[in-house]
Amino acid sequence: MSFLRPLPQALRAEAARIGGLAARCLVLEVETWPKPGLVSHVDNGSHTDMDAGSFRRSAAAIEPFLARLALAGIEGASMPRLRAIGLEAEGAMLRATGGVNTHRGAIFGLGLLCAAAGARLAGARGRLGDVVERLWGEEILGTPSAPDSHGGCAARRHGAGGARQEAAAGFPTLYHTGLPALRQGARLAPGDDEAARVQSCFALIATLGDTNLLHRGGAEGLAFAQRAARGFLEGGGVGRPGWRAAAAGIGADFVARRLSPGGSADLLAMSLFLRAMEAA
Ligand SMILES: CC(C)(COP(=O)(O)OP(=O)(O)OC[C@H]1O[C@@H](n2cnc3c(N)ncnc32)[C@H](O[C@H]2O[C@H](COP(=O)(O)OP(=O)(O)OP(=O)(O)O)[C@@H](O)[C@H]2O)[C@@H]1O)[C@@H](O)C(=O)NCCC(=O)NCCS
Ligand SMILES: Nc1ncnc2[nH]cnc12
Repeated sequence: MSFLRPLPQALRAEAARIGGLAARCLVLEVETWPKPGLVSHVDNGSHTDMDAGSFRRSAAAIEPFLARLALAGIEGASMPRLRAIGLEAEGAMLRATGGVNTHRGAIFGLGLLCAAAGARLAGARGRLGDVVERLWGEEILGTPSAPDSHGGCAARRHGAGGARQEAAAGFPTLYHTGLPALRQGARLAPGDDEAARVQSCFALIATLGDTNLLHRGGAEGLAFAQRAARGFLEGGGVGRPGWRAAAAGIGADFVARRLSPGGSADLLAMSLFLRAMEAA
């Protein structure tokens, strides 16, 4: 156990590297434009209480906790310990943003992927999503959502599985949608990584049962957002001339409806983390 036999310095350094990488993925997510309804370095989408600075401060505040989650994974931690670190991270996020929820979903999903990366250093086998599913999937599903959580309400009203179901199933949307779309975007717009991130963001919006869209727009809002994102992709995505203006136009439609696909933004950051961590 860790308190009897301290972890070698090399493993501690690796956990810090994983936390740093995860925090950089959060910053890259906010530095992606156009992302309909979402905050970026260019505009605040459908939000009035946060901007890119809130997201940068939040990412810096939670980086040490993402590293601690990787360490906990190395040490074979169970879900209650991961959850305690995750809740501490939420506290640090709220202090850094003056009480605004920027990254709760990302702390949960990316935090679990960091813990899985740690577990893999200690010998766990397979893709990071499979490690999450195998080691913690059952306990993730067994944890009830807070009665006042937006996700809990969306689940009760619309039957959406939300962040918990995505994680417990090994993040299928990352492996089937977010990561392949990053690669497709790189083929469509060679040398333009922001374009690849936009392609991935639209693919995620088109696919995910995003509880933020359900919370703000109901089933109609989710259907509208998915249809708009699919239209962009079917029109050629970031491979089509004038794609930035087209994507920004869809953003204006989201803002007019106050829609914000926050879950898809989290999954974009997680797709970037997997692109860096998983073999091709
Ligand atoms: C398990 C928790 C994540 C509990 O979450 P909750 O019960 O609320 O459930 P979900 O809505 O399912 O998920 C929470 C957040 O996850 C993102 N998300 C949404 N849909 C999905 C999806 N289909 N798959 C994956 N992830 C998804 C999303 O996060 C982003 O949105 C947040 C802003 O949300 P909110 O404040 O509600 O939205 P606004 O519209 O801005 O509000 P108003 O202005 O209108 O008031 C932001 O955080 C983004 O990250 C969902 O919100 C979890 O909270 C929990 O149990 N935590 C404890 C810690 C823990 O266990 N950690 C484990 C180890 S790290
Ligand atoms: N860029 C972003 N804008 C709004 N909500 C988010 N949740 C996570 N990233 C976000």
